[in-house]
Amino acid sequence: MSENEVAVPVPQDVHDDGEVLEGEVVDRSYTPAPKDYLAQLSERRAGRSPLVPLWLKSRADALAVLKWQAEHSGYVLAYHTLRTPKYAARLLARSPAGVWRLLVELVRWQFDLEGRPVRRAAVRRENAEEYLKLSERRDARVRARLWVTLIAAITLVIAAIILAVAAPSWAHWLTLGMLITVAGIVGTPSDKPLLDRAVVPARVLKLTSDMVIDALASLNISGINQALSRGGRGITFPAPITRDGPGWRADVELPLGVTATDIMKVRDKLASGLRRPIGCVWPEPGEEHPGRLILWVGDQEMSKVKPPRWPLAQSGRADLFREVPFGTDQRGRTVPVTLMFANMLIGAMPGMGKTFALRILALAAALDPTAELRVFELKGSGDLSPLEKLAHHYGSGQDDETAFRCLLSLREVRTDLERRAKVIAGLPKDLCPESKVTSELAAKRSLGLFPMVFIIDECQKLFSHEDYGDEAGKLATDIIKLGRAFGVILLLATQRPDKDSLPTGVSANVGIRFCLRVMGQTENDMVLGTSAYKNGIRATTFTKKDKGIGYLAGETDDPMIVRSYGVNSPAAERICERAYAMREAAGTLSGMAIGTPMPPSYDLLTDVLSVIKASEKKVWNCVVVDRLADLRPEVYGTWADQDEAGKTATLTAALKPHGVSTKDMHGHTEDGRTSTRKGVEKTRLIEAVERRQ
Ligand SMILES: Nc1ncnc2c1ncn2[C@@H]1O[C@H](COP(=O)(O)OP(=O)(O)OP(=O)(O)O)[C@@H](O)[C@H]1O
Repeated sequence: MSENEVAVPVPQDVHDDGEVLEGEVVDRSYTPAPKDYLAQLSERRAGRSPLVPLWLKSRADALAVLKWQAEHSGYVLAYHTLRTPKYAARLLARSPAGVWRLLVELVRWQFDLEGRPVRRAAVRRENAEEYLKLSERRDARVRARLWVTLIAAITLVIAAIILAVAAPSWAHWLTLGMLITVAGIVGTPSDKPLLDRAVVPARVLKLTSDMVIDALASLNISGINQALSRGGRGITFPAPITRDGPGWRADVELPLGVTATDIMKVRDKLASGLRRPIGCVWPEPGEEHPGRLILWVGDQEMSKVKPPRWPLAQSGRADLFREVPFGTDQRGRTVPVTLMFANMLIGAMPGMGKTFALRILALAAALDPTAELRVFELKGSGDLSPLEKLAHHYGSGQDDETAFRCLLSLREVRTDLERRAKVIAGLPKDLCPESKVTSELAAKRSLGLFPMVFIIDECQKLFSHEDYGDEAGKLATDIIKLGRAFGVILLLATQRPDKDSLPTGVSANVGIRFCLRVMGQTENDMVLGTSAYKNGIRATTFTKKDKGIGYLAGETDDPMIVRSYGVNSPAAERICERAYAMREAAGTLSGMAIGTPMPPSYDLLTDVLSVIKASEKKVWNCVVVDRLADLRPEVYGTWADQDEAGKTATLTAALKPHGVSTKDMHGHTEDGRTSTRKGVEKTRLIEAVERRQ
């Protein structure tokens, strides 16, 4: 062997059945890496079966299982009861064959016909001694059996006479029925069972291992084909197929080299192989290794199951530092999300349930009275209007003004992030050990670290806006990257998840993703993250009927299928009234909710530039203010009411935060006199606008 060649370990003998005894060395050439014994023990704990079956852990699941069992047993009983006459006729028809079989068996036993081939073989071998010995034994046996038969026959005859003479007629019929039943059962051919299969309706059709294997075989995956071919290892089930919520759960050990992802990619083919609607078939990866598949097959399509009510719909409050109920999984179990320290992106084709999903999160945020809400719905449909009464900022519309207001609010939040960072940096370590907001810190209103939830529905309208898109994208990226630790949560929903409508800084950094039905791989990966499609997480497999159903990624280790809770507008109104009352009591209503207008929807720099004529390079402040008052009297009217010094000072102060300074400049008054007054240069204004962008 050359120096570069690596020795391939040669496996030693393994028992044929693959079983290895505890401590048995099966491969001597393998030197195990030193490993922590405690870690090994803890790994082995993962393989333990749960003490209490999964379905018994939740009251709802246990009830569902018991209900199903009762319904199923009742169904099977009714099915067979209805067919009793058919079964009786079948027994009668098969009883002659049964009697014949019994007689044949009796004769074989009586005359020891089983031993005949052995005696014949002794004759063929001409072994007289052996033949004699066998014949003597056979004669003795036949004689003894003859006696048994005789005694049994006499007993039966006496019993029959007594029955015929002394017993009532119902006993005659009962005996006849029993004899026909026994003869009928004996006369039943093995390929034609007496009882029909209780053809249970499709929605509760039992899942069997044969069905699963047939379905897997139909996928045309080479590893599975090899395993199922003659001499292959086959497909095994590490646990029996069980009832799990309103469906069946099969744990499948896939053949070597085949992964659960390979199966998830072809969910539609698997559903075809199982002969179930695609909305019933949900393959998922198991925890043990990539080749462990958990196949859950529901009784009903997920979209047809009656959705449960949102747990917070009637009562209760939310705490954004804890889980809030977001939706249900295929088994009908609640799936929560924790919004604090996360941001969320919801993407889907139009009409698949983005707004519904976003509304649930918005309502949860509303029910946490400490949280400040900024809600912008850029479709203009008013889907989030119930939140208007309690939101700090609210906007609804497709117009530029709403988009601009949203941008202004984002700017405000971005600025507030810096303040929050300073507050946190200034706190003693024992109060803020991890340099991030805690629920205790958030509760201290004076610190201003309360949760802030910024919601933008149809965010593509802002991010692809000709004038505000770039800046909004940068602000959103900053907020997503920096805001997490400081209690700022961004919730975005879009129907166009592509790179022009969703800044990559946003799609790459968002923590929780919910992807309802999308058209293709690009949109899928844009919402769920790179390689999601390749890994079998394909929201493209949802159908038109799957409204509200999507992949939720980032909340748990593996993406899961979730149907968001559905709350309609009237219910949302009632919830928001409750939330308003809570906020009123807590004294946490702010902004527009208490009548403070939103930041002005105009932009000072743009306005000043628009009033400077093309021929002008610099203009005095007092002239600019008069022109501004003409442009927007409702905004700048009060500025113009001042004397010249007041006008100059007001504009200087207003331009300062934008980085534009004013300076003394020569000019002519209206009556032609020369004078020196404070003014603004056009180039400085243009520079400031460019800087901002
Ligand atoms: N979780 C859900 N449960 C039940 N039905 C739902 C659910 N989510 C959505 N739907 C149904 O789908 C319809 C469309 O939902 P929604 O308005 O949220 O879609 P959208 O994706 O926001 O649409 P668009 O892109 O046009 O704004 C709703 O009117 C509702 O009937």
